[in-house]
Amino acid sequence: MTPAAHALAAIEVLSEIESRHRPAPQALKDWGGSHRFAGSGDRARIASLVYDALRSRASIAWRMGAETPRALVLGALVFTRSADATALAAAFGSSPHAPEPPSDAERSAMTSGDSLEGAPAHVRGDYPEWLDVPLARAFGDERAEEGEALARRAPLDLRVNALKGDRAKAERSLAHLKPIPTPLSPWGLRIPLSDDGRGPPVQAEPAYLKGLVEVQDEGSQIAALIAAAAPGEQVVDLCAGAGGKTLALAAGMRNTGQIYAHDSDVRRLAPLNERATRAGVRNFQFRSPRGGADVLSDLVERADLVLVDAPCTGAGTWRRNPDAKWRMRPSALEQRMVEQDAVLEAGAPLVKPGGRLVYVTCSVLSEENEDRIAAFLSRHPEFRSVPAVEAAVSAGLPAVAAHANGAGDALLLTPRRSGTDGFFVATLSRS
Ligand SMILES: C[S@@+](CC[C@H](N)C(=O)[O-])C[C@H]1O[C@@H](n2cnc3c(N)ncnc32)[C@H](O)[C@@H]1O
Repeated sequence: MTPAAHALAAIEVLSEIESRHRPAPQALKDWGGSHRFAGSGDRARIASLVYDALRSRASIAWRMGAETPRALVLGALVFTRSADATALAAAFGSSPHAPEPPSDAERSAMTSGDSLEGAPAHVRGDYPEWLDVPLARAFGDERAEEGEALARRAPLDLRVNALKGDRAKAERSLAHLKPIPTPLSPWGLRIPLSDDGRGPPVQAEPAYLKGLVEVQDEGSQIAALIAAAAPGEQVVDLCAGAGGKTLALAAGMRNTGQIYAHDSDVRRLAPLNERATRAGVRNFQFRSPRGGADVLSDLVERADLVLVDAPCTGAGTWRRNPDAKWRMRPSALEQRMVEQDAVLEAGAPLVKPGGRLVYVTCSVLSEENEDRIAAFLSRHPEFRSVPAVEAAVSAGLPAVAAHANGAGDALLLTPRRSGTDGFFVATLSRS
């Protein structure tokens, strides 16, 4: 397929997303299913263009003066990929498998400079207008810049698994992918993306297949490192999901002690077994839900560490899921807040005196972060906040201390501040 044919396909996929309210991954999958001639490289290029358009939807619409799928794709090519408008016009007119050539109005929008002057913060920051108030709470006058950084492409980060080797060994194994050590996580490697934003298929690499590396954003690695699970400890991973952080915790524990991997949704836990086998993790056991039974009752006041990687809106991961940012509704935020209070309540009794509870979200919204911790502490005087600097230094990550939130009682990572996905990490210790 030609680049123009990729653009036409991206327009079709975006139309499907808009008109039938299909989630982007589903719409892309459907398109691939009904266009079998497109190979995996073509499908990846189309997906990358669709995601570029979605990331910058509001600012592209402002510049193009239209929010149609076609305007979004033209704008993504010109404004985020620096395509030349004249060359595009020539390529687009040349084949039946290409979009119509740009109209005069489109050409003038594409070449009239990149001015977002006068645009409101939610347009400059590419987020839904209703989130302007929550984001102003989190970032004040810097919300547009934070939004802009959340609208860029995410890097491809790997975590080197200490149970299988060190960073130098992984760098040697992946040398052909030109990995670069990540600045904050001592276990992170960043793999450069192609010009159109695609990463190499790392899952086919021997280093991945042998469990030496896992795909994990540097922010997620830091959240696990701050939890600082030590060898021999009893650790409850209360919202373990597919186990991204479980595996990182196990690496820090050198396969000693015990991790109890729990999640209210048993289907989410399913991939963990295979991932743990590949990573050589042996010190974990599942605590899968069994009807209404309390599967954690034997762990009350026994855990050195309870990690609460809470369900959240994912507002820190918009770089990877730009579709989710436009779909997010106020009711979803309210629902997540209720769930966050519930998981904190479920985790608290498991912490032994002197133990710690680490609360993590991949959101940047204070409603899901500082507010939940403040509400929890008001209900639980037996817990106190550990200052972020103290938590970072004692986890051996002094550079991370620079990313404390305003009050200094938690870490707030963002693409703009730390070059990672957005993460909030609060450490609470029990008296
Ligand atoms: C952010 S995800 C976890 C990601 C995972 N820890 C990782 O690092 O890959 C949040 C998880 O919380 C789970 N969850 C939601 N409510 C819960 C509850 N009341 N108890 C336990 N898990 C819950 C969800 O099923 C989801 O898998």
